[in-house]
Amino acid sequence: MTTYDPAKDGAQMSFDGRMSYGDYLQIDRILSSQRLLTGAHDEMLFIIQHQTSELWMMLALHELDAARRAVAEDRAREAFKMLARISRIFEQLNNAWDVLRTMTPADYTTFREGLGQSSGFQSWQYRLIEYAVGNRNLAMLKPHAHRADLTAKLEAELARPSLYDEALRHLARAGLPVPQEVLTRDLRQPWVAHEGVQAVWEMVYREPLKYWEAYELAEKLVDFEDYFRRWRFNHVTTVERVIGFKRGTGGTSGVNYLRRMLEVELFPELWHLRTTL
Ligand code: HEM
Ligand SMILES: N[C@@H](CC(=O)c1ccccc1NC=O)C(=O)O
Repeated sequence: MTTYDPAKDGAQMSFDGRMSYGDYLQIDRILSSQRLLTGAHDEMLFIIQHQTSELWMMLALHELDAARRAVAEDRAREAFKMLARISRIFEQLNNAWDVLRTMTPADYTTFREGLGQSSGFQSWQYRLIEYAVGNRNLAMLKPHAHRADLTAKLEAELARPSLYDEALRHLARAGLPVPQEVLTRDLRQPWVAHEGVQAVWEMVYREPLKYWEAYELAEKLVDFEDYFRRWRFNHVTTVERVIGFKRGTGGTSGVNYLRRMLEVELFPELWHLRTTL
């Protein structure tokens, strides 16, 4: 049997002056962005884990933006596909913890000092996701004060209605009795659970067939928050497994800080209505 020659099958073999796979995807740039600061074997894992997470977050932000625009323009059904994709992205991020979990505390201590005071706490894309879905804590702007470009991005996000704000505006336009004060709220503030909003979602959940689109939107939001909570949980569990209760490089109490973040509710009324329904 002769060796298979793809060229004979028509495969393009010459990329002199032609756009190749690597050209299109900027592979050289991605694969030369791993700057290992220590000689530690596991530092490569640590860097790639974070870089891939940031790429998935970039896609999540892209989808969030389009989903929010669709809801704002009363094309909610178009947003469903994007919201489903965002949940899948978080599922992907959740599964990625399995790779990082293979790093033991002994492995991590070989390069932890090299990280200085850098921490995921300073991930502006993560903070942008939180702001976009409504978890707006202004204190989280501070680690970005030295970067005018990033501060501008985060500030611009705080000036916009969050995905949840847009969902409620959409319900109001559909004739549901969303309280006026909710529609005119100070957008820079974190969302606070509101009885009137819960009452509106209860109407939707009591008659799903009548309010099918709103019902589906609500379930897509709950789905997203479900996956997001799992990410937080996987993170805090991995952190406890690797550094125990040591203080974080970012300066927080570490596991205790992250446990506190587990209590954050993005869309509180959608969870609370389950008890009252
Ligand atoms: C061994 C692995 C990891 C450890 C020990 C760890 C540890 C910590 C700690 C202690 C904090 C609290 C802030 C601080 O004081 O530093 C934190 C925050 C954070 N980490 Fe990690 N982390 C790990 C992996 C990751 C990965 C893979 C990501 C993915 C991007 C990530 C993203 C974040 C984010 C976004 C925050 C801020 C969370 C918030 O403010 O709610 N971390 N991490
Ligand atoms: N906060 C971590 C360090 C850490 O995990 C980290 C450091 C630099 C870049 C990303 C990180 N990931 C998540 O916080 C620690 O205290 O060990």
